[in-house]
Amino acid sequence: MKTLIKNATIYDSKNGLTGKNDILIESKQILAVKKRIKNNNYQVIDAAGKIIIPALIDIHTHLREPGYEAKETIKTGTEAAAAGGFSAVAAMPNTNPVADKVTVIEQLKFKAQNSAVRVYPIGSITKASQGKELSEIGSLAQAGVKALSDDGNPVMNSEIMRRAMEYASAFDLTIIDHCEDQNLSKNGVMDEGYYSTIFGLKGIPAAAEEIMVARDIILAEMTGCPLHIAHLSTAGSLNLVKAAKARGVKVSFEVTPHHLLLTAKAVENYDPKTKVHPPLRSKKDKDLLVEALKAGEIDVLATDHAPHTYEDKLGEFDYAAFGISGLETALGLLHHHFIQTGMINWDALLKMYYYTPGKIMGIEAEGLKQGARADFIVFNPDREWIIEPQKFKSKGKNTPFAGQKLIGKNEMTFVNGKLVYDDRGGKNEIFY
Ligand SMILES: NC(=O)N[C@@H](CC(=O)O)C(=O)O
Ligand SMILES: [Zn+2]
Ligand SMILES: [Zn+2]
Repeated sequence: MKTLIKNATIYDSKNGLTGKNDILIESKQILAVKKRIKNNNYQVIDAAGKIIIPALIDIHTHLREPGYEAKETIKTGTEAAAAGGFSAVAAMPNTNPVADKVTVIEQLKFKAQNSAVRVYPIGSITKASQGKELSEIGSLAQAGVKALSDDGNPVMNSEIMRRAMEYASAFDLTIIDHCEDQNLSKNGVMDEGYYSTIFGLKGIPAAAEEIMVARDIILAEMTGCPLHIAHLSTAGSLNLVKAAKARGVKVSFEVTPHHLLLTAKAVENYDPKTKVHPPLRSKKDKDLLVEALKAGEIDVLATDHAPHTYEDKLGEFDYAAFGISGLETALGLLHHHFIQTGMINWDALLKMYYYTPGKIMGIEAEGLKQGARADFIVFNPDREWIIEPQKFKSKGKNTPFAGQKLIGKNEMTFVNGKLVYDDRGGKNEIFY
């Protein structure tokens, strides 16, 4: 059965696409994308007024399975990803057990086979992500991990990080580091600065991140290992990465939507939904990240989707879990605040949220061209909607953006040529 999607505005300048185009798909493939495709008894979807782009790739997602299925499962997490406009996610290894050995990776791959979106495993750098002993990096590479990370934890011991980088580069794997000096961040629950003083909460200084960014850059330079900085959140980190890039160090970084949109001031009601690692930073940090976004200097956008149960996020700020559920709000927020306002265009978004993520993880990202896998979304740029966490596919309803009204929503996600998410007319349905 061939499906023809007509009259959409398609953005994918890498494949020479801007403006009105039709797209014809059959089974898993794009058969054609061009100005006008004649209807030859195809199933037709009229997408006039809508935008089609390749479905996004989120390289920083916590799926929580195995071990924390009350927070999220592979099923609910990938359904959330489909709803959010993603065709693929990379799953962080801080599960229980940690993804530090082949059996855990094999189980994830097996369970994710029939998910709404593709799942790429990330293996841990050290056993149980404890930072003490290296994981079996060679076996993990063979099992198909796309990168290594102890996310949730830093690798505090520089010697271990050095060896990890040496092994990782031998297997062509990128090290993704959660940069946090735990001696400096100890007991901290929000950004250290004016607001932590006013609110009487223990702060995490920017230096806790920046010291580790600097150390990792030095080790990446020494070992030649590709380094990716997870959830970069401070102006100082940004400057360190820019300087390192300028001298040829293989370093990339990601920024989350929440660090581009919120500051430490958001903690004012002591709502644990604003509690996240790294913490929401100062206005100066946020503004400089937005400047970098506009200047095309951000390598990757990623959610750091960190779902938690209601109870985990309940109670006193000091004791609540760190994390924000981001898969179902990322694209809507980015469109509303940055695309719709003209700060960035769709092609810039695709670079940060599709092409570069694909390159860093070594996964296919060919875009919308004849013969490519049919992974794309149909986005309605005019639709107004309100972020209602109770409607999330994710089990994690923990978002500081609840109640926000946005313009522009993903309405259809195609993965492997299959419609896996349909929200036309507010259906909010998953198929697979
Ligand atoms: N970002 C968070 O606040 N939490 C993440 C861990 C992490 O990304 O460091 C989690 O796993 O809950
Ligand atoms: Zn982290
Ligand atoms: Zn994370």
